[in-house]
Amino acid sequence: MNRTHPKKIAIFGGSFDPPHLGHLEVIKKALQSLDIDKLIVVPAYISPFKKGHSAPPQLRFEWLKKITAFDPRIEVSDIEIKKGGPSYTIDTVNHFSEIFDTIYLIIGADNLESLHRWHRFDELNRKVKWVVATRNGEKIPEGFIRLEVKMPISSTKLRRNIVPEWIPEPIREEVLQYYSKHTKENRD
Ligand SMILES: Nc1ncnc2c1ncn2[C@@H]1O[C@H](COP(=O)(O)OP(=O)(O)OP(=O)(O)O)[C@@H](O)[C@H]1O
Ligand SMILES: O=C(O)c1ccc[n+]([C@@H]2O[C@H](COP(=O)([O-])O)[C@@H](O)[C@H]2O)c1
Repeated sequence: MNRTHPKKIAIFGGSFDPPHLGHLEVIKKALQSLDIDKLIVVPAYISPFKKGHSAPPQLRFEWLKKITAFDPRIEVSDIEIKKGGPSYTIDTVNHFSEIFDTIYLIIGADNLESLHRWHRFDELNRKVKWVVATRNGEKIPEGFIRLEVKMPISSTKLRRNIVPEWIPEPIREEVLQYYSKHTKENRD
């Protein structure tokens, strides 16, 4: 790549089991307010502190592609799915930092309390600019870029009790069908 044109990206990782309107709002707000050339959405194979997932990785990847097709600045990466095992963000950041100069890392405010336990946190902390999306108006500590999002929606709530209006329209039917068939045996 041409190093005279520095590229800035944001990475937004998650389980996306399933993707919902809260995720889309984070993506839209990030594109509006961050100085970035590209936003890379990275579905985890397994998020390190979670026991597993309900929908298989490839399906979550396909759903994300469908709901992000509205903006060419968004890419969905299968890097963590291909690698398998626990999806450590430092590995993903190290991969993309070989290609891009500046990396913003987007997380939801609920992840703040466990951040210091993330794999190789000090290294990760040196390499990214943190961006924190509020979920319900939380205070965000200094040193983090705040994304104002007010959609208290979660995938856990959806898996327990599906609310069709919370599912992005392009995948609504598929998601409803999938979880109506599979959620009972995968309830967390
Ligand atoms: N409604 C929301 N508002 C702001 N950030 C969110 C929202 N939902 C999820 N996020 C953030 O997006 C990232 C990916 O979320 P994830 O796929 O884990 O969804 P989730 O709804 O938090 O799922 P679960 O309930 O299974 O933990 C995480 O950093 C999470 O904090
Ligand atoms: O690297 C870690 O140790 C680590 C620990 C917990 C979560 N993460 C990442 O944080 C993102 C959101 O995770 P989750 O559990 O809220 O879906 C997802 O990309 C995970 O891989 C990463």
